[in-house]
Amino acid sequence: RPASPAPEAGLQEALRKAGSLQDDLREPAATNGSAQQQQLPQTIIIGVRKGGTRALLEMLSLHPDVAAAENEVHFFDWEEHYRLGLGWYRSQMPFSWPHQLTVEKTPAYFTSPQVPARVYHMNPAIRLLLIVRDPAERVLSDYTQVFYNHRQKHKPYPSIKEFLVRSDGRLNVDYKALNRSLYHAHLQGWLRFFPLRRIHLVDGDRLIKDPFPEIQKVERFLRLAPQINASNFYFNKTKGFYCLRDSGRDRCLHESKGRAHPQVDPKLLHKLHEYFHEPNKKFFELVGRTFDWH
Ligand SMILES: Nc1ncnc2c1ncn2[C@@H]1O[C@H](COP(=O)(O)OS(=O)(=O)O)[C@@H](OP(=O)(O)O)[C@H]1O
Repeated sequence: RPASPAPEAGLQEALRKAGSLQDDLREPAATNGSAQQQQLPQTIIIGVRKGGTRALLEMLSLHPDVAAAENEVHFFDWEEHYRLGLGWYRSQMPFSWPHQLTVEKTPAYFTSPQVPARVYHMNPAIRLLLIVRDPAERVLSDYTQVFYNHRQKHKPYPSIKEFLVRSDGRLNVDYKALNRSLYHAHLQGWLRFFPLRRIHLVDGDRLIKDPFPEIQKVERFLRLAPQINASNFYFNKTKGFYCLRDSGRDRCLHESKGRAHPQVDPKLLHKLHEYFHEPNKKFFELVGRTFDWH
């Protein structure tokens, strides 16, 4: 259930903790001698990991009034960054014009319990973007990501089956990737601080199949003038995904985006879909809409 904008008394402790490191660190924006300056983000893509957060950020950057941080900043979830305060956070942002919206994406925010209070403390009126994807598919994508990370370092990595199946044949619900797909559980932490109207859900599966309508909705949510066009997207058959066309320049996302997932035995996949059935229902209730998931 959406919380009211002012958190109840029980949350004061979380907020106090979030605030204690920040209070003295609100500095005026740094200037570089021109009218451009670094601004704290007015919107953040909080997750989900492997949901399509990079695609969303890149697509949103097509808008002339959007300035996006290139890298994941990990400000609110990494203590060594959070300790450095909002001045440091701002210094990680791109230079932008005052009318532009600054956005960053760090998908780990969504599943880090300490993050909602910290974001609220920075700006209770912030607009949040959450891109979700079929939870079972997200698990396969998550596995694939870590598999490739190991492969790059020439390290062995177990098969997905070894992660998903326990020795007694049952689904291994302790596999971390499963937990990250329990969207309702993580969202509840955010709804303690932010009403649902401040969190825009992007359908990651639709963003893959037909990005333009999803991006139009984001433009509306952020109250941006409609500037992104259907002609900014074209389907690239070789990549198998939509790529971007910006001022005559074509570009696709990095090769690490849109990798083939491992083949999973249909019975195991069915178990996975069953496992997510109830959590998905809870998520749909929480957000007041459904998604076309297994
Ligand atoms: N246009 C386009 N091109 C390429 N890839 C696209 C696109 N739109 C969405 N996606 C999907 O984005 C998935 C990666 O999600 P993230 O960027 O959130 O991953 S990460 O958490 O930042 O590592 C990535 O997951 P995988 O398919 O598993 O690689 C893609 O399915």
